[in-house]
Amino acid sequence: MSEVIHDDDVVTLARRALGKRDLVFVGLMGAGKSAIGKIAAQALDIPFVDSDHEIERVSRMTINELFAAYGEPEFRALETRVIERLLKTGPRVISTGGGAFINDNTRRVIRDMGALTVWINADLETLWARVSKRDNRPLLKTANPRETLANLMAARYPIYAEADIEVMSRDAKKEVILREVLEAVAAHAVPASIQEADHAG
Ligand SMILES: Nc1ncnc2c1ncn2[C@@H]1O[C@H](COP(=O)(O)OP(=O)(O)OP(=O)(O)O)[C@@H](O)[C@H]1O
Ligand SMILES: O=C(O)C1=C[C@@H](O)[C@@H](O)[C@H](O)C1
Ligand SMILES: [Mg+2]
Repeated sequence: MSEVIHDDDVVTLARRALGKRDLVFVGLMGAGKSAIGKIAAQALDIPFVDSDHEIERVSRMTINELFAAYGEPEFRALETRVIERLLKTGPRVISTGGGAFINDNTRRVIRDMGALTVWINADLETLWARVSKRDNRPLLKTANPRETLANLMAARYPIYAEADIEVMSRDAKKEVILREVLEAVAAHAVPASIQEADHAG
């Protein structure tokens, strides 16, 4: 999209293109799904929710505690249910946990509900610089977490790449990444068939 478009115009175009769809951020830990999702929701003026936070709220446990008490498969099942409920009660901007879109059931739910998906991509240096500051990611509690992150990139990037939109996170202001997201959303208008069905209903 042209650089001469004014910020307000990008927001208007993105809102119009999104229609009543949810905007769902996917990507690896530390990519910036929560950070960018939150400011995208503010810009679009629709509610924001982070699925990790919602899971912690309903379970009254931290992600670390859930993994330790019930294991990853139970966490994934809960994650699917929580995301499905959020999608049924939207529209919203939803920032998902790093593994959500990788899970076949969750990915199917996100697709079937017609959400527009954004992969926040990032290289290993960027991710590592961000995630190494905190120890709230159970999958990185390994002997060599940097290598684990690299392995997750190799396994998951082909699946994140199925998202409708890809934006590269990097050492740039969040507002710069946001603008790229909004421009990409503006270019992904709701298919006419869905718009018509919406008006008919
Ligand atoms: N463009 C950016 N520039 C600088 N810092 C950023 C940028 N995007 C995100 N961050 C910072 O990087 C850290 C990780 O971002 P965030 O929590 O949004 O990642 P996430 O993708 O939601 O990760 P997780 O899957 O673990 O929830 C945060 O401290 C956030 O403020
Ligand atoms: O990448 C992952 O599989 C995860 C990412 C986090 O957002 C949390 O959902 C949890 O730590 C698992
Ligand atoms: Mg997050």
